[in-house]
Amino acid sequence: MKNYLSLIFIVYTLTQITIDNVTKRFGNITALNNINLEIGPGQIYGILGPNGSGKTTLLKIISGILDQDSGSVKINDLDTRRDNIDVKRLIGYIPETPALYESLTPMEYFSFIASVFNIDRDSIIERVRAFASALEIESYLDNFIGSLSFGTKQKVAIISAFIHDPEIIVMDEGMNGLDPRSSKIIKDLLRDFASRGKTVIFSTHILEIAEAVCDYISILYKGNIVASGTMTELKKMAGMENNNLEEIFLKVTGDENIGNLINSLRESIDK
Ligand SMILES: Nc1ncnc2c1ncn2[C@@H]1O[C@H](COP(=O)(O)OP(=O)(O)OP(=O)(O)O)[C@@H](O)[C@H]1O
Repeated sequence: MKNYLSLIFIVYTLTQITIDNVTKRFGNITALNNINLEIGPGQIYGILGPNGSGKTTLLKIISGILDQDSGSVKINDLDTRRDNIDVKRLIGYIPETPALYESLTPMEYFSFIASVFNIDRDSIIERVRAFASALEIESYLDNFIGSLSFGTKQKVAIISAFIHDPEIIVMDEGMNGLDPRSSKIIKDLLRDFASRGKTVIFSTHILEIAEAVCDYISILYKGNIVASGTMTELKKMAGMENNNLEEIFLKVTGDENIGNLINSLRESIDK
């Protein structure tokens, strides 16, 4: 598989992402509150947080899919609001729930994505075949997307994000629904991508994946960043040098006493 992956990424430039005082509100809900982050080239950056903490909102703003109310997101000298089209060329976005055209085949869908980016269909064939082979979906390339399993659709969404050879992959819960082998392949793929100076930003609820894959992690809680750094820095910050990410996560998001919560739930069910 390494050989396939080596074929995939050839040219790279270095990208620095600067998120400066970003705030986003939906009505009276503050989804993001003055977020500041620096994400450097070659990093795999994990955004963690409980449900509703603002992960998707942040990833969409970084990708230029959603506008912030205030603050800015810069990718090198590009501003995600001002230079939206150029930003979209740099980014491959994998949404939490893939929205794919069910009546197209994966191959037709990849050709469609290529045409959106003005790329000749023939030039993507080799890349698509390499990814499809690595993710073991070659035999589904000419089936209707509507007939595919959730995991296979997820793999189609992942491949489509790489079609235009982006500099940054933004993946929102992209490992959901993948079997252990596919998830290992995606982890290797992301590591390989980052080792070429490109950047990966992803959110996940699977803390083992974050701990195994991420160089840096930020934990969001109710729209605020409550902890940020490498695994070693997070452990130090939380005063939990011998603990794993799950324990640190529960501490900084205030859910440390989950055992008590479960006991009181159990008691109320038993009544
Ligand atoms: N389009 C929207 N309209 C109104 N409220 C929204 C909208 N999108 C997000 N929100 C709210 O903003 C907050 C952050 O949502 P977001 O989807 O970013 O969280 P998340 O961390 O990705 O959650 P999850 O882990 O459940 O996917 C939530 O309170 C959510 O209800």
